[in-house]
Amino acid sequence: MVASRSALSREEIVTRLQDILGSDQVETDAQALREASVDRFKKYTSAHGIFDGPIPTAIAYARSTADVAAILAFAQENLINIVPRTGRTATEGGLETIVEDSIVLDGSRMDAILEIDPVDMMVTAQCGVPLQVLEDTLRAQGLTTGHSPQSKPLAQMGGLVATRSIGQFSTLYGGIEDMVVGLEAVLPGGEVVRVKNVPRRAAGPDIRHIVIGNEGALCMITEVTVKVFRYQPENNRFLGYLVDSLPAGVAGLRQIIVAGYRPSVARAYSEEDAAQHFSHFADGRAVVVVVAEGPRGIADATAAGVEEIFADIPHEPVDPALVEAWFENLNWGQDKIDAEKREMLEKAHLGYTTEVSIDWSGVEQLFDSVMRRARTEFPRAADLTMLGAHSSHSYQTGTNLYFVYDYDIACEPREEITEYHQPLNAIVVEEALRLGGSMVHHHGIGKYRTPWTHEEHGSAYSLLRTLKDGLDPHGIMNRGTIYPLDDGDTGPRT
Ligand SMILES: Cc1cc2nc3c(=O)[nH]c(=O)nc-3n(C[C@H](O)[C@H](O)[C@H](O)COP(=O)(O)OP(=O)(O)OC[C@H]3O[C@@H](n4cnc5c(N)ncnc54)[C@H](O)[C@@H]3O)c2cc1C
Repeated sequence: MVASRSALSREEIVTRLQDILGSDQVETDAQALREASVDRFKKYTSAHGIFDGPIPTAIAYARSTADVAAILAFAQENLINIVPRTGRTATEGGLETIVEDSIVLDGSRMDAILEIDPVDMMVTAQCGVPLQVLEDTLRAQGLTTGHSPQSKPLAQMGGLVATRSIGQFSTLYGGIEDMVVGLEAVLPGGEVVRVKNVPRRAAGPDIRHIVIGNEGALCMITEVTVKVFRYQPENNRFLGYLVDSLPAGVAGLRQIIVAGYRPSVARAYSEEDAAQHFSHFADGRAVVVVVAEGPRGIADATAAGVEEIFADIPHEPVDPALVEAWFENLNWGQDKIDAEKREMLEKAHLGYTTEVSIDWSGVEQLFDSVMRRARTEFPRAADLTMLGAHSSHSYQTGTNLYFVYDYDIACEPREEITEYHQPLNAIVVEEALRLGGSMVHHHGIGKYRTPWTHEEHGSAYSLLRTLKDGLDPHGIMNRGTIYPLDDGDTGPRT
């Protein structure tokens, strides 16, 4: 818990918020506030109704950029910690209100699609537009953003940009950082900044990237403009292979990428992970799945190139219809989150993930060393019911590894995080850093990977720190997120 630095009481903060927004935009219901104090990093304890951390003072629902500016000006003036949020699918503690008397600044009511431009191929949406709504609207017009994270039904545009999210079709369309054309954000004092929409420019450093991935620790994103592409699923080609191991599958992915092919999906699953995802056909083997899309000629040529590469890799082919069916059921909406909660409570069993990235040459060593350490050093290894990994996003120079671990919980619910999740997460992060990779591929640093922020960035950390000091000199934005709390993140540094 971090003490509030504000001279205002909780009651005074609520009253002032009601003055700014109107009472109907300020939530103070006790249960709503408890639930707003955590995110999915604490999904097990919260399912048990355990909310130990500081409970926020209020949830402030902004309806406009002007509302956001007014709240941030008020918060800065009174040194109140702000936790921005939109879709609430965060997994790394970014939404945790670890500072007493925080305000949760909710952008989900800013949910207008402002402009679809089918000539200049972009769409502008407010921060609270759910990606699913945006995609459904675009697809009805034959367009798509190309962004498809598994949380698409729930995640919203502000959070998706704030976390540097990435979707299932990333090998073709890239991560959100490749999609954002321009955006609007509000700085802590209330200043509104607009990064204009242009195809490219060389007007100094790319300032979009100061905002993309800031996790609410620098500013509140209010509007985003992203590229759109033609939506032509009728040309999609689905391919699948059973292979000998995850490294063998990743070697195949590498060949696809370095040969110059850009399927939208290129994934390889370890035997353990494949058994969970593809129980109806994996048969104890590692699995590779590929989707080629785009204009028919490109989709067909990509599929032919992938087939040619896999002709030289020992494999058994998978029926394309099975791969296609798997994709249709991949995304997570509220129904799956509710079902997961019921199962956690009934069975005292759950699963978490830690995603990192690594050069191609380090994949096998990273996979082996994490598997070995988790099985031999993790004190509760006997409770693991599944430990595996997949590669789901590939680049010219390397790929991500998404470690998945499921376990039976043989401790008090309150201790689950320290007994299971944190030690396993630490093994993955430590090994990725030791082998020269990144400790986080797409979920963000949140509040739980901050012990390694310095190591992640090395000598470049001073650049990151300068952004915090310059943009949030009073330290009101989502303290403890990205930047370690003991990093002088309590106000201006001298
Ligand atoms: C089942 C499931 C599947 C997932 N799959 C993927 C996946 O495939 N790819 C992927 O990248 N991620 C995935 N995630 C993680 C999560 O969905 C993403 O991080 C997503 O981008 C968060 O968006 P959100 O709108 O829910 O943001 P929130 O959860 O509301 O917030 C996330 C973070 O961004 C900050 N934030 C939110 N809104 C703003 C704003 N307007 N301005 C500034 N900061 C803001 C918050 O303070 C917090 O730190 C998954 C999560 C779940 C639960």
